[in-house]
Amino acid sequence: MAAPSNDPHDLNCLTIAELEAIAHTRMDKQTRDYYNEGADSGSTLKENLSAYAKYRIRPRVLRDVSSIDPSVDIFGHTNSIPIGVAPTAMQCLAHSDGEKATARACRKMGVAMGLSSFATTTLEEVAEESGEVPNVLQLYLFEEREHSRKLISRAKKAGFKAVFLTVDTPFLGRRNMEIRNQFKLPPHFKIANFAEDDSAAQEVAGHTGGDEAKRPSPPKRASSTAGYHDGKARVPPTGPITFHSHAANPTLSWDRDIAWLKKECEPEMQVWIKGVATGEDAALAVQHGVHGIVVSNHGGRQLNGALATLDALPEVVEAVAGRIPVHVDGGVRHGTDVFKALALGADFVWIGRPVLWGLAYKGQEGVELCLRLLGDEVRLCMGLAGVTSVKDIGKEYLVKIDKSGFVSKL
Ligand SMILES: Cc1cc2nc3c(=O)[nH]c(=O)nc-3n(C[C@H](O)[C@H](O)[C@H](O)COP(=O)(O)O)c2cc1C
Ligand SMILES: CCCCC(=O)C(=O)O
Repeated sequence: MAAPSNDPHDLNCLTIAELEAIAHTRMDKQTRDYYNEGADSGSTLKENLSAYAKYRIRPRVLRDVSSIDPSVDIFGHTNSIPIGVAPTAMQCLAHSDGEKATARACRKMGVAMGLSSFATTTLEEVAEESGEVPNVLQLYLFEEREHSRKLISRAKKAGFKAVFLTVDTPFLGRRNMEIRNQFKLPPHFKIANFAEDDSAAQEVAGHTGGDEAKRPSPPKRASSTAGYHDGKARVPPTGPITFHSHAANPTLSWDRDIAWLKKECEPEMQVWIKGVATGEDAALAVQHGVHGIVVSNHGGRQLNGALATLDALPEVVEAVAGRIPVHVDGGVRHGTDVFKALALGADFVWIGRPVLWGLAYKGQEGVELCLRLLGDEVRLCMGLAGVTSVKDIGKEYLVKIDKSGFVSKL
């Protein structure tokens, strides 16, 4: 394996912070606000990032780090780095090649990709671009079960390795900029995986042709604030599938839904849950036979005031006690962040917004750049900390530092 290198890939963009700044200039306001914002005041979004600064690395020396291997096995595949691309909706807003560009970049870089249920590219097209690199389908389990059943069966056929059931979205978090901008998917894009169901639903609803934005009279709960909790009696969604109308599902429950999902998915696909943030739920997840957990607060887009994911990670790792893999996402912007998450017991890390910024900057090439920057940083961090293999990264490499500067061992 190669030694770390400081050769730049793109002199305009040497860090994820620079990628964010460049991307900022390439996106229209609606897209930028939708991608970047967190729920309410955005404090959980900020804390997802700042939590990493509470830890410092304890580097070891004189260990012959001339050969470093940052790869990990995931879904029977050797992932080149301990990082995957988290599912994020509607990537065609960032670049016209959207999810296809992300899939091509993941293939080139040997990195697993999560595909959102609300992608603007079909899962079959993404699978085609991905080759041998594993794909995961992020699932919003709809109240109209039939849509989800169809999606699961298509994902199986297309060779997806797992579904990640998102469980932090019984209602949509309140995203004020999105509400103020009256966010709408422009009519030339489609929520591709449901395009067929959508036209069927439109016929049922008495509409013909056109996209969400063109419809003369939107069906019930399809407005840009549907899905937010308004305290009124709940009406299950009907009509065309938009994320405002369908993503939130407050009826999900451990006993009924996890069993149903396992029956639909196994043995071809694993069932993971994404959005666990406590030891109690992690223990329940193991009890209900899921294959893995992603510690996530949806990038701070759901419950504002929730714990930063890095702060929630230790209790989840403790509750799971090695029985199933534990992954984490949220606020990862540096190779050292990845190292810290792994040291606290995560098996793997997923990144959301940085990939969208890469897409907005240069499509496939921009996503490759994003993954290269983080991959190089992970390799360098491992070398400088005296570790040559991901499995050797443990909590002995970290200390926690409090506000007054007091340092404590973990
Ligand atoms: C624009 C955007 C769209 C997202 N769409 C989805 C989605 O469709 N399903 C889902 O489970 N998570 C979604 N997420 C959450 C990500 O999967 C991930 O949890 C989060 O982005 C990680 O935080 P980070 O952006 O700080 O890396 C989305 C996040 C963003 C920023
Ligand atoms: C919950 C709505 C679907 C997209 C999404 O997950 C997000 O914007 O965070």
